[in-house]
Amino acid sequence: MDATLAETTGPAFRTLGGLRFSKGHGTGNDFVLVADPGGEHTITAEQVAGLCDRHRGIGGDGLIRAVPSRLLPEGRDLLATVPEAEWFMDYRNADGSLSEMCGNGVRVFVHFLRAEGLIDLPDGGALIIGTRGGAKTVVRTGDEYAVDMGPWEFIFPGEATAKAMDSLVTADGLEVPRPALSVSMGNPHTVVALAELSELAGTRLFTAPTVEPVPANGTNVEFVVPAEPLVHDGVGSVTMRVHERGVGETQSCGTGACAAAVAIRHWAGAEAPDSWRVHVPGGVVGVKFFAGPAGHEHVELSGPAVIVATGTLS
Ligand SMILES: N[C@H](CCC[C@H](N)C(=O)O)C(=O)O
Repeated sequence: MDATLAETTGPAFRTLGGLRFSKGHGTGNDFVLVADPGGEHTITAEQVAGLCDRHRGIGGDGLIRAVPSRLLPEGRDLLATVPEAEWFMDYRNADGSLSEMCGNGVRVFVHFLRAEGLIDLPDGGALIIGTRGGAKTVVRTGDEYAVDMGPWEFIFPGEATAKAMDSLVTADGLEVPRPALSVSMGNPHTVVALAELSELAGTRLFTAPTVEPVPANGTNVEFVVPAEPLVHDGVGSVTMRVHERGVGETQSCGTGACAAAVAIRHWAGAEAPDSWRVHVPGGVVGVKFFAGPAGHEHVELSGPAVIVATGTLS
């Protein structure tokens, strides 16, 4: 256990005594959630790491603080253009690092706001929330949520992308470096297509894969196997595992599922469908491409959200 974690489970951690929290997940991508309607909780990176630690803390792939957008700088900037984004998802990875976006997290965040009685979102209703990746519109259907994740883009545009590969990825269990495509969903992803499920099962993700060239602020790495046939009843299907930046291997990654669908659809060419099902170790999420405003293609992520428990830090 590294020194910072030792410090975190010491006095620094204790400053959060009495803090109410919830535990939730979206297809097994799990989060510690804290409601902070007064914007009064400063949770340091070390404390996030301590809370997300699965042995000495609560355990989670990340921490989500729900805070009014007006109470933090990034939120106030967003409100200037999207005044409807009243609540802000302050997302941190399990190591305490910031990430711009968290697709599974957005669904669990909205479900948490409902559970806390902080919003009223009727079935079929829509809510706009703030994130460091911009405002996101979320539509509720029962306990499932569809998130407009916004536009996607290639991280390394240009000739390499034209060839549909721009990076090489090496991972434990893969004999040779594999070509990959790096895609931004607000946060960075590098997608590797493997030939079959046995390769997926044989790839070990205890350590971060090596990516060359690596996006400026690191990257999440998705290993994807297209279904055979790729398309059934007009819906594309892939199976995925992911090593997340600042976390490690997770059961699911919403932005990663979107990036994987972008890459596979790019490789499949013009005939590829706009609807996809992405099978992750923690379940299945839906990904749909649609024409967003200003002619940009947007990606929609849909799936469940669960609040497992609520507790109080001692
Ligand atoms: N689990 C998240 C992604 C977190 C990405 C984070 N690991 C990063 O540093 O970008 C999701 O469902 O989209």
